[in-house]
Amino acid sequence: MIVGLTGGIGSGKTTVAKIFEEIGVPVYIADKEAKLLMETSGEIRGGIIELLGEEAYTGNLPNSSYIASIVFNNKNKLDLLNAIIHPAVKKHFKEWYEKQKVPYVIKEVAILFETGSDKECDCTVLVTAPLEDRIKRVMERDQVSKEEVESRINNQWPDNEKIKLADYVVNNINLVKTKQCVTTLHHTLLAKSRPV
Ligand SMILES: CC(C)(COP(=O)(O)OP(=O)(O)OC[C@H]1O[C@@H](n2cnc3c(N)ncnc32)[C@H](O)[C@@H]1O)[C@@H](O)C(=O)NCCC(=O)NCCS
Ligand SMILES: Nc1ncnc2c1ncn2[C@@H]1O[C@H](COP(=O)(O)OP(=O)(O)OP(=O)(O)O)[C@@H](O)[C@H]1O
Repeated sequence: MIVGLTGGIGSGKTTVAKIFEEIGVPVYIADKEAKLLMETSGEIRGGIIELLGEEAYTGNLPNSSYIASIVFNNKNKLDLLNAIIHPAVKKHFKEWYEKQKVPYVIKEVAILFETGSDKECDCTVLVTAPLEDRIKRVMERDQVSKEEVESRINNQWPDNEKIKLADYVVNNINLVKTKQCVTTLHHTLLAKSRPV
C-alpha cells in the first residue's frame, strides 16, 4: 500500500516522515530523490539548462538558489521544470516501491495534490501547522527571508484546500503530540493495509 505524505513548506513533512521511519516504515522522500536525479541524469541536466540557462548548473551540480529564484516567481517556468523532473521521479519511485516487502510505504511529496500524484496513492496524510509557525521554522532552518519562504508558499495550495482531499491530517504543532498521533496513525494504516 502507498501512503502519500504531504504538507506545505515548513509544516513538518520531513519531521513526520522521520517518525514513520523510526517505527520501521520505508520512506521515499521525493524532494531528495529529485535532487539526486538532477545531479546524476544528463537528460534532466540538459533539459534544465535549455530551460533556465547555463547558470542553472555548476558542473554537474544544480544551482538550487538560482533555479528557485526564477521558478518560484514564474509559474510557467516552474511548470516546465516540473515537467522535466517529475516523470523521472515517478519512474524511480515505481522501481523503489517494487523492492519493498512491507504492509505499506510512505511517499513524501511536497506537492502531492498540486501534481495529482495523490491519485497514485492508496491514501493520503496531510501535515498542517499554523502559517506563521511554518514561515518562522523555514526562516530559522534555511536562514532565508520571509519573502523567500512566501514565494514558495505562493506556489502551493493552501491547507484549507488540501484538507478537503486528505484522508488523514496531522496537526504538527507540539512534537510530543505529533509523535503520539503518528504512532496511532501507524496502527490504523497497518489495519487498512491488511486484506479483509
Ligand atoms: C526549485 C528547487 C531547485 C529549489 O531547491 P531548494 O533546495 O531551494 O528548495 P527545496 O527543494 O528544499 O524546496 C523547498 C520547498 O519548496 C517547495 N517546492 C519544491 N519544489 C516545488 C514545486 N515544484 N512546486 C511548489 N513548491 C515546491 C517544497 O515545499 C519544498 O519542500 C527545487 O525545489 C526543485 O528542483 N523543485 C522542482 C522539482 C520538485 O518539484 N521537487 C519536489 C517534489 S518531486
Ligand atoms: N512541531 C514542531 N515544532 C517546532 N519545530 C518543528 C516542528 N516540526 C518541525 N519543526 C522544524 O521545522 C522545520 C521544518 O520542518 P520540516 O523540514 O519537517 O518541514 P517540511 O514540511 O519537510 O519542509 P519543506 O517543505 O521545506 O521540506 C525543521 O527545522 C524542523 O526541525
